[in-house]
Amino acid sequence: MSVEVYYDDDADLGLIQAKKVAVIGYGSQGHAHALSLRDSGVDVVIGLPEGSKSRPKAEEQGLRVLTPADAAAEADVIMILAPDTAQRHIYAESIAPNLSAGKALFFGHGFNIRYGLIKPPADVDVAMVAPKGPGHLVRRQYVDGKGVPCLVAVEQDASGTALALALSYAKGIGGTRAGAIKTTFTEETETDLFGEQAVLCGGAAALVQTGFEVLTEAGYAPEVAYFECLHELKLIVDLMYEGGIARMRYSVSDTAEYGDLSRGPRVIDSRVKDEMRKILGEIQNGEFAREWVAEDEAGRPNFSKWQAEGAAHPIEETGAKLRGMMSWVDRPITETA
Ligand SMILES: NC(=O)C1=CN([C@@H]2O[C@H](COP(=O)(O)OP(=O)(O)OC[C@H]3O[C@@H](n4cnc5c(N)ncnc54)[C@H](OP(=O)(O)O)[C@@H]3O)[C@@H](O)[C@H]2O)C=CC1
Ligand SMILES: CC[C@](O)(C(C)=O)C(=O)O
Ligand SMILES: [Mg+2]
Ligand SMILES: [Mg+2]
Repeated sequence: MSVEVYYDDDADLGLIQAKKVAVIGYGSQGHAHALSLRDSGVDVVIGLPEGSKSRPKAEEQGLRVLTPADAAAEADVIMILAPDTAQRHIYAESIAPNLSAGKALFFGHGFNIRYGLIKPPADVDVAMVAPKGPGHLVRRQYVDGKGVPCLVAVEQDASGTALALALSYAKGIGGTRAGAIKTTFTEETETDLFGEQAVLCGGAAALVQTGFEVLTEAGYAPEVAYFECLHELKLIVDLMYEGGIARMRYSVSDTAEYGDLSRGPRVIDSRVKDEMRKILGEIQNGEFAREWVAEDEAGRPNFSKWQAEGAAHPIEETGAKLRGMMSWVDRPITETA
């Protein structure tokens, strides 16, 4: 099945420049969208509760900050970039009362629409601009004249121009420099959750930690294990990013390539693939979403415990010491948030 990919020439920046945009939340994605839209000539207002610790960061950048309700009331386009578990409460309390006909409700991820946690009225546009990368790098790439690819989707097209508006917004944050793929809220939500759980965050972190444990438990120096299993992973993935797995295999030794081809499938074997399928099933049938919402409502007991265990893993102490000797590695992820 072929997809439609849109680039800068396919998007009219004038559409979003003609609107007032409220960005609700000023975290990883919020600061990136707000600052890049502002730099693209868009009228942006930030929505944050009184007392939010993000308020000074946004104000330092010269952005106007209102409460979420006041920002939503002023805006034509309301982009919700607060945590997924907070969005339905923000929507009910601050956005729904200010969502009049003709406005547009935008998302950076489809979780709340896909799982029916937010149900907007039929007379507004509902669309998504979801960057395929961490917000701090969305901003860094925009500033560097590059861009992070985006997924765009339209759930409701009350105006008849929702896709054009979403593409215009994507252009304002640099997304159409790299390519914006048209998809659905369902495809974005399910693939994004799968990617972060099985490959990008969950899979990669567990692979690195387990490799480090195997080497150190066998008596090798933690510093050697850190460089081998974590630091060098970035350099290897850089080659994949630049030229695919083929370029990585071209650059490594033939000894490494033979080990990759003969041993890799033993590490990521059919049991791992079956587990990945199970994880995808839990995303598709809503089990993961129900679990995460319940965990959040219970005060995140497991999340906090696992976060603390991760922070206490010996790889973190070894890494902090070694990164301290490489001044170019531990740079602030952006200058502003
Ligand atoms: N992180 C990423 O790179 C990516 C995220 N996304 C999606 O983007 C959305 C935002 O995620 P992310 O940027 O990680 O979020 P963050 O956790 O970084 O957002 C935190 C921001 O939301 C604010 N906030 C918290 N509660 C409220 C509230 N009740 N009302 C208004 N603002 C509030 C916080 O304020 P305070 O400082 O006061 O706590 C802070 O400014 C999610 O839908 C996520 O799935 C999509 C692609 C990648
Ligand atoms: C990979 C994690 C992510 O989906 C992202 C940065 O794209 C997220 O939700 O943060
Ligand atoms: Mg993602
Ligand atoms: Mg995600």
